[in-house]
Amino acid sequence: MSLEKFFNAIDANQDIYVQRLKEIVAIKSISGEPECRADTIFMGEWFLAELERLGASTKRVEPGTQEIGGRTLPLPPVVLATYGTDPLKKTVLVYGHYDVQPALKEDGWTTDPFTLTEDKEGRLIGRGSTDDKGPVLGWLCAIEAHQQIGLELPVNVKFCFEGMEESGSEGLDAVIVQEAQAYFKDVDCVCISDNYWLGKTKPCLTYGLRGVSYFMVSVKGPAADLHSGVFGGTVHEPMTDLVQLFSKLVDSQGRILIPGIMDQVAPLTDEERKLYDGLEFDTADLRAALGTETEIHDNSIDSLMHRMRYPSLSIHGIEGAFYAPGSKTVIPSNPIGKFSIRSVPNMDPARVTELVKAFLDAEFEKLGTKNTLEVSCDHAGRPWFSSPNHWNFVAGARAVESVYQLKPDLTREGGSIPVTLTFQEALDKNVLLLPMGACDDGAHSINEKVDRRNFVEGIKMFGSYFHELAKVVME
Ligand SMILES: NCC(=O)N[C@@H](Cc1c[nH]cn1)C(=O)O
Ligand SMILES: [Zn+2]
Ligand SMILES: [Zn+2]
Repeated sequence: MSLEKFFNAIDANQDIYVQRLKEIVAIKSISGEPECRADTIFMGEWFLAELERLGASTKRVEPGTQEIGGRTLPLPPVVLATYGTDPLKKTVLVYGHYDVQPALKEDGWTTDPFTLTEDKEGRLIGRGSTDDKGPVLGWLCAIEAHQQIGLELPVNVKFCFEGMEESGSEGLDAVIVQEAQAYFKDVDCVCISDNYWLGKTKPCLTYGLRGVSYFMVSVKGPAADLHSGVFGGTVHEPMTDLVQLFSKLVDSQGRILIPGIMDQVAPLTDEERKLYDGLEFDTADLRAALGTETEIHDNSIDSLMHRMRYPSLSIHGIEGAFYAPGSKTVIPSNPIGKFSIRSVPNMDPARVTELVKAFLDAEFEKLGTKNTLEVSCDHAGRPWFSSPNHWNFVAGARAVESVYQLKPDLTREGGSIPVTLTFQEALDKNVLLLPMGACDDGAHSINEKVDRRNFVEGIKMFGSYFHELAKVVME
């Protein structure tokens, strides 16, 4: 059966979809900012209403509360929805997240981050455009287009959308485990669109993710921030201690310096090494995404391996430190440094935390400071790995081919979607990552965008995936 009519409907409606994306990008659903919690909850309610408008039966799950910045806040709702319950059809679970990373115009955005703006190259620029509001909305547009042309959806779809993914998916694991034999009982396979192609033109299917362990390093000194003219030279400065510690974590070639971390990494086999030769990626793709020529490795295979199969350590920021323009002469009393380690098979988060704490405690001891140190792991998610030979991947590959006339690359992703492993383990079903966006989309960065082409063709790909799933033999 040709999907031509379906594809045409999407082409014809694309401006409406873009307008809808504009509407939801404007909702500041930043899960990490307490003052945006009401907006984040509203974003969940928007999706509940949209799913109901499409005829899905919905369930709003309250995953509990969160302690943040000395406040207790309600967690945003987990949006569950069922579209179709035909026992003769397969059931696919689609997961996505409606929360976004923080964004400020002053960070260097060329346009307001919460006003979706299309430039002359067809880039739809705005926070969440590619991560993950565009893809989440895309699934719903694919269903709406079926309804408009009177084409029956050949599978049942269950949705699970969360509003805390960018903050460690707090509360979600418990919901999945609790609903595994209830709401999720009939699920045959899972699909997530929340990552990116390797390059700008060739789609991919993804079968691995790195895990992430996020650390807070608090150094406490004087009771309050001090004047550096009055107290400089007389007091142990917490910021100085913190900077010393941070200098010991990783070197400028990206090598993690914490003893024991690299020992856990699964060895590279010849078979795995060969897989990288088949991937369409070159340093130009990396440079395009970086916007500069500041890559560490001098060949694309090493760059790929360091994204996909080796751990990395990134320093993110310092809370409680002076960062504004100008030259304030303060001694911060309690800076909290933040860094994360992306983990890979066979790293274990508990062991990573143990090694990090022991190392930082020992290094702090060496500083001879009277300040105090507290290291905590804010959240940790394990790496995920799946079988790309599963029928779910076969359907994904056929969907890509039907839209792009290209065989997708099979990739592992450097980012983390901790819930992927929870779905795989709690439901015992295959999970496919089917990205909509390209390598240069700039998720988490300034000027995040999704190309109009990727958005529109991505909606077609999602619809086509439903049809390929219906056809593929479950083995
Ligand atoms: N698109 C997936 C994504 O961006 N995931 C985040 C998850 C995360 C974990 N801690 C904070 N965010 C990622 O950074 O990989
Ligand atoms: Zn995401
Ligand atoms: Zn993200």
